Amino acid sequence: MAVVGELFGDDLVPREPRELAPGAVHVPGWLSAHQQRWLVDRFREWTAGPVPLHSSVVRGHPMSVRTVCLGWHWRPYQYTREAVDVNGNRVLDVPDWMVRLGRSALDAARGPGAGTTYTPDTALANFYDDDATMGMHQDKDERSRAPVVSLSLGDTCRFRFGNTQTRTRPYEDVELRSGDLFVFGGPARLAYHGVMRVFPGTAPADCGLDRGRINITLRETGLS
Ligand SMILES: O=C(O)CCC(=O)C(=O)O
Ligand SMILES: [Fe+2]
Repeated sequence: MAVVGELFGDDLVPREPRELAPGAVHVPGWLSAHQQRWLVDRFREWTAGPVPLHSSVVRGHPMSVRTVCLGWHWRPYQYTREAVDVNGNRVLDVPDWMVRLGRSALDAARGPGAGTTYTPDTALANFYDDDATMGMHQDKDERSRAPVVSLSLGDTCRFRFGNTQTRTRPYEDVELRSGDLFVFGGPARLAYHGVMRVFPGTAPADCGLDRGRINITLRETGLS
């Protein structure tokens, strides 16, 4: 059995890119281990920057996820340059490499050339500890309807991707693992989605994160 496990363990069966719904594409294992470690290091730099990790307060309740933003600071339901609900400091800029990363992510998910004009001007980097979740929501505080590019690092999570009309069924649960890319744009851009749970201790040893999960979403705000 041990041998079969080594040959056909979950980690070794290739997971192919898949379109869950028109505009919603999951590309498993898109980031190399080296890229994952490098992004985890950048995340640590951001959290040591002008605005620390913080829990946004949604309808009076702090989210269990803690977030640091680049480019624009997000709070429900608006973007500002300064983190007015944290310490008033201006957030770090979106680095050029992140725009290139977003473009190649779209090329990978939707085909060569799909990312040519994509210019994300904000990134929300979320940290999930063992118990953190994110309820079903739409990403709709952006004026632009350009795709959202999502990158996962560290522990695996159960991600729920639903429909544009309701928080409820139909939806599909997928596992997002360290290195996975998920893109939602086009007809799926306003689909409800959320993180049902994190699976502690599932991060690969070489991803640079011992505990917890990081998710980075790149977006175009459409603001100037
Ligand atoms: O953590 C995730 O995979 C999703 C994050 C998300 O939906 C958000 O930041 O709006
Ligand atoms: Fe979201």
